[in-house]
Amino acid sequence: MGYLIAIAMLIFTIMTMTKIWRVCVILFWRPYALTKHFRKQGVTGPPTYSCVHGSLHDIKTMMKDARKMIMDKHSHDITQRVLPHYHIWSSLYGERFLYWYGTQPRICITDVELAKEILSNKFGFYEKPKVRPSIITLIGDGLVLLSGVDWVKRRRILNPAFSMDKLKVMISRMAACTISMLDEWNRQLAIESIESKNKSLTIEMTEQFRELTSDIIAHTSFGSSFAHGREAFNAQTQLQHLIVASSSDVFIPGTQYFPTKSNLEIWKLGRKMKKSLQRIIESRLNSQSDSSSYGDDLLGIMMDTKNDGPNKLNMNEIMEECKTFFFAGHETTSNLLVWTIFLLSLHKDWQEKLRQEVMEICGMEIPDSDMLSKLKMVNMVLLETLRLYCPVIELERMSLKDMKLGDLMIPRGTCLMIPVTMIHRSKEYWGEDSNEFNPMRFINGVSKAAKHPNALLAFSVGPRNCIGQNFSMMEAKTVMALILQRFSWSLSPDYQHAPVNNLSLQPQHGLPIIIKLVQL
Ligand code: HEM
Repeated sequence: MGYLIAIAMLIFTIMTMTKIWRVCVILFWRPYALTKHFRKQGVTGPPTYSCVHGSLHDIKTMMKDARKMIMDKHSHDITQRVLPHYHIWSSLYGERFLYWYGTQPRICITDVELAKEILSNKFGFYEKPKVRPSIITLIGDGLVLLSGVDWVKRRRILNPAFSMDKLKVMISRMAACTISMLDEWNRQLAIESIESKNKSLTIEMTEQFRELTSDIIAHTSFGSSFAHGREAFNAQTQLQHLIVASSSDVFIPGTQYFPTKSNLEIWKLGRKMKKSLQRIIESRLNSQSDSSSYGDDLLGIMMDTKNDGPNKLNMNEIMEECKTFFFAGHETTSNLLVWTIFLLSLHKDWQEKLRQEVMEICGMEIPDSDMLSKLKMVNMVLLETLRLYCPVIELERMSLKDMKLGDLMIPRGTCLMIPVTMIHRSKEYWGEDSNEFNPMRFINGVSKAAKHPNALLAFSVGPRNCIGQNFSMMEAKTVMALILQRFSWSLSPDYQHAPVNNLSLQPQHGLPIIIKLVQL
């Protein structure tokens, strides 16, 4: 008996010592060894590594200071505000530098060819890093977060849902949602003109577009069940606010199970989201007659795959994808619209050019897919907006094994950070006017706009590029065409230029815009 106890004690001691050793490696040895490894290759970085936090204290301080800054509204050089640590560290240590996000080593990569190599790796040697459990509750365990064969299988199932044929059908839904928003603008404008003889109206665009794009994704995802969809998405939006607030705090694995105030709130919202989505899917299952399909909205298309043998998505997988699509698809497009309106309020000549184009091609009709494809200048302005105010400010991958990247040896477990905001204004790729609004650079298409064909990384490149890019461009063109037909606008004097990254790039103090009816 005593013998057995001794063995158990020995095993316990060895296991504890191993754990302690691993913690010591992560906290002390790895930072020391990797810093040395990269220094030998000419890559340095901020020297203030603190145990557990890494460079997080510095990042937090820089972010806090940057958030207080109000920029000149004509300046599009926003890196110093949205990625202040990259801005400062790249000027001190060069464009490639090493920093520590807690215990995670991160290398900043601004070379587009290397970025392409990382993002296009066919063997999956650069994966998306694991995220905190709260992020999974928020985004859903769907296409954005899956990896390996699970991702391959899911992407294959979902690609057809985003084919042009399927998307074309959605334009009328997108237009109906937009017209309902514009009717409300018209109504308010009429009240304003009666009450104060004012022919203009100030509108806070950030809220308007957030509601519009969530309305559009609810309609295109859930068709007639959109109201329940909205319920789920409201819970998701609340969850997002909670998570953004704690995003630069250190996360200690295991703490997600503690019944803290914030965890209780996260669990509650997570349950709410799940229940609403479950109700929608069940009612769709019950309403299907034997022969028909589940419908031509995103939910219907995903549910139809259930009939296709190996392409089966179960209820839970469909639910997680619904969360993913809403999260990935609504705020990004909303912010694309916000920044397009902003840029066109500064560049009235372009606003007028686009209006003329829309009137020539669509008149006052609701645009269809043919008309949308002819809106060349609208497209160029949207691309220039995606360049200057890209909703996704950086991309991230982790090396799963020791890799050679250009002239760099990257040890396993290193995170590679691709600061899209910086690359999009690099003079090397975009020329001397890289910080200017110049949609003409896209006249010959995206691949010819810069010195490197992949310098525009708004939708990323490679196999994990944005599955919703055609959806969002179609949506943005539809919304912009309908607005341009009816309204002209200018920037309110109350606007404060303060782009901020809250999981996607948005104006920190909103976007107040003065609208007027277009005089035809
Ligand atoms: C202006 C609008 C949008 C922008 C700028 C944008 C940007 C991006 C980027 C940069 C990625 C790659 C992320 C990475 O590799 O780490 C991505 C992936 C993704 N996007 Fe979008 N997106 C937009 C709209 C949409 C829409 C409308 C949807 C869905 C309706 C959507 C769904 C997704 C999904 C599911 C992924 C993951 C794809 C995969 O990993 O296979 N996005 N998006």
